[in-house]
This record gives sequence, structure tokens and C-alpha cells, in this order.
Amino acid sequence: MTAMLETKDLTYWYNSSNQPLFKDVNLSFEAGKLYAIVGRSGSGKTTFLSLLAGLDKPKVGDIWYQGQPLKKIGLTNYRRHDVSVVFQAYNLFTYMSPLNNLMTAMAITNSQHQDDKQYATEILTRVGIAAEDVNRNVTHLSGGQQQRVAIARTMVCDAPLVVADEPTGNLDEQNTQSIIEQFQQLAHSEGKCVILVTHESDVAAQCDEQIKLANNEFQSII
Ligand SMILES: Nc1ncnc2c1ncn2[C@@H]1O[C@H](COP(=O)(O)OP(=O)(O)OP(=O)(O)O)[C@@H](O)[C@H]1O
Repeated sequence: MTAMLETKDLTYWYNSSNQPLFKDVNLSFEAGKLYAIVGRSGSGKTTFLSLLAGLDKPKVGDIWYQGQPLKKIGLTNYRRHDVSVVFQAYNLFTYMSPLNNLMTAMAITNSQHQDDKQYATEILTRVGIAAEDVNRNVTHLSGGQQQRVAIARTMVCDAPLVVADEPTGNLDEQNTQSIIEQFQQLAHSEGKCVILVTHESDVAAQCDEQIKLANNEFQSII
């Protein structure tokens, strides 16, 4: 299968440091698969994810999406249409309901559905947000529920690529399991490429592939 996303000799360092966080990284990520990026704290996982999400630029090398370099696609274009990001801190609009969070994201990304409201409600139900919570302010929901809304938002945006930074970091075991199942469904049923950063080995073990960042290099574990 052809790769959805590829890093080509990707090298990155922060200007404040005199050595690269990672160097000459060549990895490829396919549609329909769930990947875990693992590694010790400070190894550069979040930095790597932010490059994949087009939030920062490589120092050397490039990232290709669907056979084209991000430089050519344009980072703004890429972020708007192709990639959807889930942060540990949810990054929802806190003054809005779950439904309005989803509908705003759909408007921003030009996601086209026959009936946006009905579609967004359907997706919220699918991730386990009860009907009585759909119109409540998101700050009245639990951490697990807010994270499910954040995942639902990636589902309505139609972006083929989903990246998530420690999406289960604050959650209990039951919510963690439910979030993993949502990500598995995004990859396996909806054909998205899903890349998670996690420090939890049982979360990583439920992904299709684990890639470990250690000593400035990435290694496939599975
Ligand atoms: N904006 C920045 N400027 C300079 N150095 C940074 C910046 N952001 C991160 N770093 C440094 O880069 C290294 C990698 O950070 P990063 O957050 O990518 O690691 P991580 O593997 O995600 O860590 P954790 O698991 O603790 O979240 C760390 O040493 C960090 O201090």
C-alpha cells in the first residue's frame, strides 16, 4: 500500500540546543492504520508530532502527504483540509456545547454533509455523548467526555490524517479504553491514518504499530 504520510531525511533541532532531537528520519504511515509513537519523556515525541501536523517546519528534510511535499501543499492548506489534531488538553471552545464545537469545526474546514447538525449529533452519539449532554456547555462534562468530543470533532472534519498527543493522559482506565476504541474505529472502519503519542504501554500495545524514539532515532517495535 502507498504511504499517506512520509518523512524524508527529517531532521529537527531547537535553536537553543546544539544537537538535533532527531536526525535523518525516514518513516512512512499508511491509511487504515493506528500508530503509537513512544519514548522517554523529553525524547522529542511532541515535537515530531507537531511537525507531522504541520505546526512547525523541519530544519532539514521534508514531510510528504499523499505523494506531495508539504512545502508544495502549503502548511495552512494542509492543516485546514488534511490533518486533524487531538491534544491532551482537548482544545475545545469552552463557551460552547459539544454540538456547536463540532459544527464550528465543520464550518472552518468546509466539511460538507447534507445536514451538518444531524451528522454532528449522530457522531456525538457514536462516541458515547448522551443526548442530554449534546447542548450543554463542554466545561460541564468530565475529562473523558471532553476528550470524546475532541475525537468526534476529528471525525466530522473529514481529514484523512489524525494525530493525537497523549490523548488518554488524564483519563481513567474505562475512558482510556473507550478512547482507544474510537481511534481504532477511525483507522480500521473509516480508513484514516491515526498517529498517537503515548507514554502508556497498554495504549501503545493496542495500536497496529509502535515506533520508539530513543537516542535521537526512531525504531519500529512491531
Ligand atoms: N519550544 C522549545 N524550545 C526549546 N526547546 C524545546 C521546546 N519545546 C521542547 N523543547 C525541548 O525539546 C525536547 C523534546 O521535547 P518534547 O516535548 O518534544 O518531548 P516529549 O518526548 O514529547 O516529552 P514528554 O513525553 O515529556 O511530553 C525537550 O528537551 C524539551 O525541553
